[in-house]
Amino acid sequence: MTDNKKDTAGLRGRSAGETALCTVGKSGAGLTYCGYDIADLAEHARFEEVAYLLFHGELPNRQQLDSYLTRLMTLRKMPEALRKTLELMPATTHPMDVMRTACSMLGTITPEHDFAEQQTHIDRMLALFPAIICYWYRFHQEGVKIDIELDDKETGSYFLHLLHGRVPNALHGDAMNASLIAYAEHEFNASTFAARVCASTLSDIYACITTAIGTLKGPLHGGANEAAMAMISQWRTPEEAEKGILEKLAKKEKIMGFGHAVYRESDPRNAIVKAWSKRLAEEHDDRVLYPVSVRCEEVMWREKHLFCNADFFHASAYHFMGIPTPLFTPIFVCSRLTGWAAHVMEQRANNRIIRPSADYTGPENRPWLPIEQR
Ligand SMILES: CC(=O)SCCNC(=O)CCNC(=O)[C@H](O)C(C)(C)COP(=O)(O)OP(=O)(O)OC[C@H]1O[C@@H](n2cnc3c(N)ncnc32)[C@H](O)[C@@H]1OP(=O)(O)O
Ligand SMILES: O=C([O-])CC(=O)C(=O)O
Repeated sequence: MTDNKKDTAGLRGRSAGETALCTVGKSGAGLTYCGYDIADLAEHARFEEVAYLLFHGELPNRQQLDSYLTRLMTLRKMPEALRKTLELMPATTHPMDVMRTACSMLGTITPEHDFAEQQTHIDRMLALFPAIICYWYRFHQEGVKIDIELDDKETGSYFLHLLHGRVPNALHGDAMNASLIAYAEHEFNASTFAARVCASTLSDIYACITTAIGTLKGPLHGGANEAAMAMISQWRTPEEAEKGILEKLAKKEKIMGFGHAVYRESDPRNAIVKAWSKRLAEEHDDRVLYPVSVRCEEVMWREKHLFCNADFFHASAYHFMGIPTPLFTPIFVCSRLTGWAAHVMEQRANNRIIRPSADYTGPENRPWLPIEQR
C-alpha cells in the first residue's frame, strides 16, 4: 500500500455521509449528541432521556420522560420462545453471540413488517436486552431462572438488579447511568456504519441491530473493554503494570483500551468514566486495579502519546460493581442500541443504498484455462 493509501485505508478521515445525531472530535467540542456536550449529558441526564433525545432529536420534558420510562417497563416481557432459546444456548457461548442470536431470534418472534412500527421494535429491544444477557448468564452460571419483570425504572439499575438479584445502591445506579450515556452514540464508528449499510438495503431493524452487534464484538471495537480487563488484572502493582506495558510495546503488541481512529489527543469519555472508576475504587477500598490503570495511562502517554479511549476505565469501573468480565461488551450493546437505532431511522428517512467502490489490485487480462490444464 502506498503511504497515501495507508493514510486513508479503512476510510479514515473521509466523510461517508451526513448525520444530525453526533459530532466526534470536532474542534472545541469533543463529543456531542444532537448538539449537547457529553460532559453535560453524563453529569445531568438519565440514560433514557438520552435515548429519547437520540430518537426524537429533543430532550423529553418530565411527562414525556415518565411515560417513556413506564413504556419501557411494560415491554419487559420475555417471549417464551426467546426464553427457551436462551436456555438452549450452550453455557460456553460467547455472551456477544448470545446477544446477536437473541436479537435475531426476537426478530423472528415479533418481526418488523413495516418501518412505521420501527420505534415499537426499538423500544422492545431497549427494554429486553439487559434481561436477555442476565437471564442467559444466571441460568447457565447459577442454574436459576430469574424473574425479569422487576420494577427498577432505569436501565442501569435494572441491569444490576437482574445480575445480582438485589437493588443496587445509588452510587452503582448512577455509575451505570453515566456509563450507558457515555457509550450511547459515536457517529460513524464501525458497528453503527455496519447498521447503516444494512439499513440502506431496506432490511428490517432486527437485521440492522444484529449486524451491529456482530461488528461491536471485535477487540478493536467494543470488545476492548474485556481485553483491557484481562490485561490489567494480571498486575498487582503499578510497577508491575509499567514493566508489563513496556514489554508489550517492545513486542509491538496493541494495548487494548488505548488509541482511537478519530480522536488525536484524548477521548472525552475517558474523563467521565475514569472519575466514576475512582469513586467506585474508593467505595471498594481498592488499592490495586485503579492505581494499576492510572499507571498504564501514564506510561502509554509518555511512551506512545496514546490515551485511554472509552473502554479502558470501564474495565475497572465495571469490575468494582461486581460485573463479570464477559458481560462488559453486552452492556455496551444495551447502550449503543440507542445510537444504532437512531442511525437506522436517520438512514431510512433519507436513503440511498450504501455501495462504495474499490481500487482493483488483482491480476488483469488472464486467458481462460480449461480445468484439465490447471
Ligand atoms: C469504543 C471503541 O471502540 S474505542 C476503540 C477500542 N479499541 C481498542 O482499544 C483497541 C486498541 N486500539 C487500536 O487498535 C487502535 O487505536 C484503533 C483500532 C482504536 C484505531 O486504529 P487506527 O485508526 O488504525 O490507529 P492509528 O492510525 O491512530 O494508529 C497509529 C499508530 O499507533 C499504533 N497504535 C494505535 N493504537 C495502539 C494501541 N492501542 N497500542 C499500541 N499501538 C497502537 C498503531 O499500530 C499505529 O502504528 P503504526 O503507524 O506503526 O502502524
Ligand atoms: O468511534 C469509533 O471508532 C469507536 C468508538 O469510540 C465508539 O464506537 O464508541
